[in-house]
Formats: sequence, structure tokens, C-alpha cells
Amino acid sequence: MFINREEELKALSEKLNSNTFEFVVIYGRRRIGKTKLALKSVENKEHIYYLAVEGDNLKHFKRYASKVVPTIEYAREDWEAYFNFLKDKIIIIDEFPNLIKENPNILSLFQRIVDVHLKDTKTKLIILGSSISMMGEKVLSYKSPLYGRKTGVLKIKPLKFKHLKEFFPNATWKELVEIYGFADGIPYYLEKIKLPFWDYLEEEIKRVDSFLKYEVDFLMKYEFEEPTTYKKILEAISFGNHSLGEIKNYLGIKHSDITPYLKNLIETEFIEREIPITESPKTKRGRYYIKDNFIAFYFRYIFPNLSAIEEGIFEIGEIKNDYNQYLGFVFEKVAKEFLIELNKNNKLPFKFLNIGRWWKKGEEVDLIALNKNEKRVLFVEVKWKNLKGKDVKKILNDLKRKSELVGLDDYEKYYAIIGRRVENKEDKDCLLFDLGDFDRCL
Ligand SMILES: Nc1ncnc2c1ncn2[C@@H]1O[C@H](COP(=O)(O)OP(=O)(O)OP(=O)(O)O)[C@@H](O)[C@H]1O
Repeated sequence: MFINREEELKALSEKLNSNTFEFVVIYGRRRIGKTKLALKSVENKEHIYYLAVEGDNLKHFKRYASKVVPTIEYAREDWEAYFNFLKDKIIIIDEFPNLIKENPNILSLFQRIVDVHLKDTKTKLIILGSSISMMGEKVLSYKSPLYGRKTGVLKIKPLKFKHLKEFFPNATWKELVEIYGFADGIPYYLEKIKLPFWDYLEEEIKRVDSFLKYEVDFLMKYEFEEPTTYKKILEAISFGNHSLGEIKNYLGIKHSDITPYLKNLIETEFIEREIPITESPKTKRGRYYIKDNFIAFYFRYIFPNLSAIEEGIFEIGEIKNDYNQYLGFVFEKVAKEFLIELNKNNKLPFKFLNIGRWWKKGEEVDLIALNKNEKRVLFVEVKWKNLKGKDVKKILNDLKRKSELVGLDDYEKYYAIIGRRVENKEDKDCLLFDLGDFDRCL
């Protein structure tokens, strides 16, 4: 089964079919599907695939490459000599950071190989890496010897919510939101899930060898040497502490500065900083959110309960009882994707160019979609609840009240409510959507 990645495959296919040398960097968090994508792109093409390991890479690489280019057996054991035998070939090196760890000079060495041997050939060199900090600093940064050599960069993101339907064609949208809250759009986790979701989760948590216990440690090991404080920060955010002050309070640190930790967590893509949509990027009023649902799920439900899970006394009810509240946040992310899809297909009253949250002094609007040129704005409230007519009226009144606080007085205003289920969607005072619309629109 291979799901989506159409745009990435198109970009790779253009590179692979070009008449010139190409050096493509593919990176993204572990489990996201880099290897599968790279291999899919060369499915019907002769290629060398090498997964770099912790040591002896020169020897191992030669063995793999010789399956495609037997004459490489005669090459001296060094990278420059190897690449002389590999001109015009497709070469994929997975987990490139392992090569850097084994030999930090590899970067200058590859720079030389490109400049002296490959630049004027049709060789396609594709390197893959999971450590975002290392790929960023050593490969992609302007300080890297390889900086000017790459001809393409692909950052692999999670699959979209709508793609979950392809993994689980028989699941309802409600069940898909529940699954998304756990696995996000990360193929490795999606692949593990069997329906019904709650039975799967209960069984997985009970397993002595459950991957849930170790996965996040394994991911963090790739980015941080000492993850304790990072973990505490992620736990704080997963329990709804989003401002700097709230996070500090949760950690119980009064004076020490946690901004370097936050900066590193942003750089390694564990979290992101958001600002109210109407503010300038320089604002101090940023808030921190965990980037993928799997990490949020782990820090909300697994990390605080590791001992109980280990002792086999953890009850899945602990998660079930809280899950709807947690999904409130997950559903906002789903709703945003849904609106972006509607926008793309011209199914909204105007085309927005910007979408994001807004907050000020205890007041919040879940989503605001803007077109500054046309001076039109859509205010959106997202509710992971079944809404009756009277609920809709109440929410709409409150949304209208809040819309007056945002300061877009001369804009033409529109309102939308997105609920789990909404009764009487014909109400014409605002746009109303629920999971029933997803089949039509996603
Ligand atoms: N587009 C996809 N459709 C379906 N399954 C996928 C897709 N991409 C990846 N997978 C599955 O998800 C799992 C992880 O994918 P893959 O090994 O390619 O990720 P990766 O980013 O290279 O991970 P790592 O860095 O941890 O090795 C694999 O079992 C793969 O089969």
C-alpha cells in the first residue's frame, strides 16, 4: 500500500529524469516515510540504495554498490574512488547523518566529489536523513560545505487527515478523528492500527513490548543529548500550557530561562510557535503548540502514566474519559485542513489568503481566515460536540461578540461553525459544517 505523496513523487521524478547532475536532500522526522518515498520514486529504475550504519560504511557501501556496478570491487576503499565508478547512476544514501557521525570530513569530501567528479555528469545523488538538527546544521545550512551543491530539498511532512480514509476505508470520520489524535498523519503509526481503534489501543498499551513506551525516547535521542527538560516542556504543553509563563509555572522554574529549550524544540520540529493572526511576526505574544498529535498523545497519556503502564494496572478508561477534551484541539487542526480544502475548491464566500488562531486577554477565536486585499474575514468556531439549534445560536452570538474585539472593523464579516454533528445545517446566519460534509469535501 502506498498512499499519496503525489507532489513529492512528481518533484523527484523531474529530478530523476533530468539531463544533468542532481543532488537531492530528503529529510523529515523518523517514521514519516522518507525511505518508502525515495524507493517508490526509483521503482522502475536501476539504482543503488544504501542505508548508512554506525561504522564501516566504506566497506558496506561497496558491497551494496557492487550489486549494480560490479567493477566497483576494483576501486580503492575511498568515497572519491567509488564515485568515479558510479557516474550517471542513481545513488540513494539513507540515514546520511550516520556517515557524518562516523567521519565528520565526509561533508567536505562529498563537496569535492560533486565539484570534481559529478557536476558535469548525469548522476543522481539522493541523501536522506531523520535527525532534523543534524540535517539542518550539517547539510542544509549555508555554513555546510554541501550548501551550494544541492539541486533540490524535500522536507517530508505527515500525510493529511483526509488520507487516513485511504488507510481505513471502513472507518467513520469520527473514528478517523480519534485515530488522527493518536497517529497524526504518520504512516508508521497508521500502519500499526487495526480497527476498532480502541480495541487496538488497549491491546497495544498492555503489550510488554509496546512501542508506545519507547518510541518518543527513541525519537528524542536523535535530536537531544539530555532530554529531561525537553520532555517536561512537552508534557506542560500537552496539558494545555501554551504561553511561556504557563509552561514555566508547570515546570516550577521561577527564574531560569527556558527559551533556549523552546528554540531547540522548534528547530527540531517537536513544537511550533504561533502568534495571533492579526499580530506582526515580531510580537511577544507567541504561544507554543506540539506539532504532531502522536507526540501530544504520548505526553498527555503515556508519559505521565509510564509506571502504571509498566505495572500492568493502567486502564484504557483513563484515556477514553479525557479523549473528547483532547480531541477538541485535534479537531481544530482537522477543521483547518477542511477549510483550506474548501478554499482551494472555491466553496467559501471568498478566497482567503491567510488562516490562523487569534487570542487576546482571555478571549480566543479558534480560526480566522482572511483576505486583506478584499478586506473580508471568516470567523470560525470549532466544536468537537454534537450541536443542536440552540447551541449553534449561542456559539454564533458569542463568536459575533468576539469578532468585534479583533479589530477588523472595516472588513466584510462571515461566520462559520464546524461541529462533530450539527442539527439543521440549513440555518442561514452562518456557514455550518460537520463530519457529514467531509465525504463531499475532503
Ligand atoms: N506513503 C505511504 N503509504 C503507506 N505507507 C507508508 C507510506 N510511507 C511510509 N509508509 C510506511 O510507514 C513506515 C515508515 O516508512 P519509512 O521507513 O519510509 O519512513 P522513514 O521516514 O524512512 O523512517 P525512519 O527514518 O524511521 O527509517 C513503513 O513501514 C512504510 O511502509
